[in-house]
Amino acid sequence: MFGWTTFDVTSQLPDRWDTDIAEVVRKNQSDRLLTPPHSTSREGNGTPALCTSTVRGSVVWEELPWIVDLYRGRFRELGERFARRKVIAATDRRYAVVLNVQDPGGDRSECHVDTNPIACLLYATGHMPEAGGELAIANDVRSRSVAEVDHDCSVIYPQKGHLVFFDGRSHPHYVRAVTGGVTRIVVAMNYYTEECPESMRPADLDAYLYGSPVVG
Ligand SMILES: O=C(O)CCC(=O)C(=O)O
Ligand SMILES: [Fe+2]
Repeated sequence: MFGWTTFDVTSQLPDRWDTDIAEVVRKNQSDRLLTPPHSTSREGNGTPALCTSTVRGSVVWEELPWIVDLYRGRFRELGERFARRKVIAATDRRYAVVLNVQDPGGDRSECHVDTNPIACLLYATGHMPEAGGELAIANDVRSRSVAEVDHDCSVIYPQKGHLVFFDGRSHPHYVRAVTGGVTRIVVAMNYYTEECPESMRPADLDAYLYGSPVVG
């Protein structure tokens, strides 16, 4: 069975944190086609390319310094409460903190496993159960496709201001397409531990996720 931990960190965030993030998305959103497979993909056979949208880590670092401060400080400490061990912020700005964006009517995200031991998500938008944008995570680690994940999964409904921690290395997961009218924005933060350090990140993962040409 999959499990996760949530903290409501609304009171820890600066005034206008959500509009600040939305403005950075508006100015810096970059779309590209993700073409499975990769060693981290759990897409079954014959999945077409998926349109994905992000704000790159280097932009987050420049434009949203308060998120970087929380990532290295208060959120990392909450991660230590979750993991009950030392939690280490990544040093590489390409993937330490990125914004994942899903517009209404767009694609679902890729079904995948993580390589970092601690995923930390700050939801910048909230989505009701009937509005899509849920994070579906397989309870069965043998799941190899969206259909298999959907067959037996835990579902996290994004709630604005909630910080979610989990270990996504074994349980395949994906974000469903957004069907309601609100663009889904999440601050995705990667942490490491002494047992699973940043140096273990697959060398080809960033080229796969962020590397090839922008579309649209
Ligand atoms: O946006 C989400 O809820 C999940 C994101 C995710 O799985 C990831 O960034 O690896
Ligand atoms: Fe993930």
